[in-house]
Amino acid sequence: MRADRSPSTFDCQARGSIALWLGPLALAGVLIAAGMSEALGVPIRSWPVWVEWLPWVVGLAVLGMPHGAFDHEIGPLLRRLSGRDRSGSLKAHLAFASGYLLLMAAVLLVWWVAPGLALALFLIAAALHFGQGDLVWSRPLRVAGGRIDRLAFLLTRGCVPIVLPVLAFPDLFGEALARFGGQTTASGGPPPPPLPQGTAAWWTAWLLVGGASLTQLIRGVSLASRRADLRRDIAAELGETALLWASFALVPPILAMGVYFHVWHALRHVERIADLAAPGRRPGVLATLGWFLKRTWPTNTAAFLLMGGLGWLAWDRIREPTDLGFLALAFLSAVTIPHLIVVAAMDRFQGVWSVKPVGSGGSIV
Ligand SMILES: CC1=C(/C=C/C(C)=C/C=C/C(C)=C/C=O)C(C)(C)CCC1
Ligand SMILES: [Fe+2]
Repeated sequence: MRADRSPSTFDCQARGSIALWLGPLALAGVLIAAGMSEALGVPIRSWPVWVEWLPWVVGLAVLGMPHGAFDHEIGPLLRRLSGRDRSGSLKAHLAFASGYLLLMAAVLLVWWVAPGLALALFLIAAALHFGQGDLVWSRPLRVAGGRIDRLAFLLTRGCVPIVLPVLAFPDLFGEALARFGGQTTASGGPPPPPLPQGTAAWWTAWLLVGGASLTQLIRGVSLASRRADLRRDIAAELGETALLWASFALVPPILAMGVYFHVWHALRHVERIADLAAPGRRPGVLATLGWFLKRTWPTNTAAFLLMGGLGWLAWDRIREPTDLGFLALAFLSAVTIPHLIVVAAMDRFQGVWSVKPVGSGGSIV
């Protein structure tokens, strides 16, 4: 795919990079494996639970956690790119770290006292964050999209991986809630799903995910009919959205999310940072990842130590190995809030939301 070399600061030039294709390829692979398994008479819902957690076990230390472990360097990087002092003072670093840790502590406190509220907040934050992670890569939106196009794109790319599994696999999220809350399901029967079928909240969720997707589809097709030069990119983006729909409606969410979060979301973020820190550099996915891991290993290690501390605090709530997985998710939710804010600062710097005036190839909505 062609890179756009416009002087815009919204300038992720690596649209053609293989890193952007690995996520869709991995999800397509899981979808094909799931289809074959069903065809052979082995329902995917009967797959052993370790298969579902495997991408988390393999990916968390080398992709999932490190992608956020660069957050403290984003400020200095953006300052350097805008020609200001690069390093930032020790005071600024300490203020950043305290703010980050305080936000994390606040989220964990909410998990402790009100798991239902914490799960809702986590899912909303994750949806916004997944959406923003994809939005920056959209060349059609950069050159010709209005604010509504961007919003529809962000909501679609965010809500499909989050809202769709809550609707398609309600029992799992009831169970997740029970695990986060540390209750046993045996004592009070099966836990209720967070969004019971047919309620107003359930319909609103469908409306959100369906409405956003339809808007992306209709506006994408209409833009493609006007702009032949964007047709290929728009088709690729709609294809990606369709793949997300299929994956998150059909594949068990822990597995689908494990593959998506690491190979799609985190890898794109690593690529975005590599692009910003060293534009024009194309050393390949593994070399980029190696560079990134070398830069982030101290904060990555610190994050795992903190997570270990959380496990120690919550030890009496851990009953089986998968509870550790849910604990890791609670920890992830705590880092998601400050991480979302850091990425919003990157979005602002790169002009992700700034719409080109009509006449320069853009449209204002
Ligand atoms: C709660 C929950 C899930 C959601 C996980 C999410 C939403 C992770 C998001 C991580 C982010 C946004 C990290 C920061 O970049 C699963 C695994 C689907 C199923 C079990 C319960
Ligand atoms: Fe992220």
